[in-house]
Amino acid sequence: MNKNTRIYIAGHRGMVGSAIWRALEGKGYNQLIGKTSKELDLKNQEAVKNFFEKERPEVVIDAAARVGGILANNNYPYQFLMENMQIQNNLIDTAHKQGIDKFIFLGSSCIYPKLAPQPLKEEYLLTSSLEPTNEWYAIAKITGVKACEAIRKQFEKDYISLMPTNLFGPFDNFDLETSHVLPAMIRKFHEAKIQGNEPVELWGSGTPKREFLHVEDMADAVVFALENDFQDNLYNVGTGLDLSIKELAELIQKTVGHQGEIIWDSSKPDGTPRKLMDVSKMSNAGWKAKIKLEDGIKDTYQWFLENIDSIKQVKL
Ligand SMILES: NC(=O)c1ccc[n+]([C@@H]2O[C@H](COP(=O)([O-])OP(=O)(O)OC[C@H]3O[C@@H](n4cnc5c(N)ncnc54)[C@H](OP(=O)(O)O)[C@@H]3O)[C@@H](O)[C@H]2O)c1
Ligand SMILES: C[C@@H]1O[C@H](OP(=O)(O)OP(=O)(O)OC[C@H]2O[C@@H](n3cnc4c(=O)[nH]c(N)nc43)[C@H](O)[C@@H]2O)[C@@H](O)[C@H](O)[C@@H]1O
Repeated sequence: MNKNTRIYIAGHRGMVGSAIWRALEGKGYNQLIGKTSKELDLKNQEAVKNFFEKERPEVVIDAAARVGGILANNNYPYQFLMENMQIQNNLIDTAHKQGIDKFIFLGSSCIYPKLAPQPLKEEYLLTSSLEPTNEWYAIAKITGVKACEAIRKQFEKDYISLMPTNLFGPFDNFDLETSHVLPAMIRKFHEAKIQGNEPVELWGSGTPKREFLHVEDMADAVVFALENDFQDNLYNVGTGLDLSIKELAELIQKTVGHQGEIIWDSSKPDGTPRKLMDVSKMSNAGWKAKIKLEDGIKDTYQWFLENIDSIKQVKL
């Protein structure tokens, strides 16, 4: 891809979008375009159309979405369904109508059925029921995958969907109500440590298993997808390794240096029991994750300590 290509990164200030921006800048791409949600509300179809006509992007990377952990997904089903469909519909349809040939859509591993065989292969999509806590978000993401697939099938454009596993890293959301588990644990263990090793309350039973990918690996996968033509429409992005939430808690507790008790709040949902990605399709295409979970957690805790006064806390 030419370094002067006009690349629009929707959601360029988010955890993933900002990592993609840094990765592309680092590789010498010099025509990157980004707008905050205040400058351009992607739910507004007319505003999106005007923006595309003015800025004339040649490639679109969609990292803008209403994002949150299990509780936010469960408590705000309408926002997770409707805002995500509005944002992605406006981006995908406008890009297509403006003649843009390359579009990268980011979904999530929760698009796969709750009790699908493990590891999750791309072909398991729509084979049975979804996990109820996040089916709203999952359905929105599935419509995005299908919109890109339809454009590829009907118009032969390189519109692809990458399905990341659970992501973490710098610029994550550390709000204890709306965040994902990994940043929540970093904050909870850190705050409990400085309050004299108070007990830490975590959600659910600790038995569900999850896979975690560092956001810089995710950004690297997006750059790879940008620089290569893909033959198919849907690719999982992950490490292919998972661990239980209890094991994750022990790892983060050790990294942070907390020495107190862990209490499991069984009134909070567990979510899907397991969602390990089969990453062989992406690996056969030539891409693999590089950052080890332990190293990524150390790096993220260090980032948290350095940015403690300005950490993002998304309210809903
Ligand atoms: N985090 C994960 O674990 C994870 C896992 C799998 C997939 N993903 C996918 O990765 C993508 C990025 O997620 P993330 O973790 O980076 O989320 P994030 O940090 O919350 O960033 C999302 C970005 O979307 C933008 N946005 C939201 N609503 C908007 C609107 N109406 N108009 C314009 N911009 C809007 C926000 O822009 P402003 O900052 O300007 O408001 C925000 O920066 C999403 O598609 C998500 O589904 C994330
Ligand atoms: C990647 C995203 O993952 C989300 O699912 P999901 O992995 O369960 O989302 P998380 O919120 O990361 O939770 C993962 C697991 O960690 C447990 N957990 C334990 N303590 C905590 C805590 O303090 N905070 C949080 N947040 N969890 C906690 C939680 O019950 C669940 O079993 C989906 O809802 C989204 O749609 C999306 O797909």
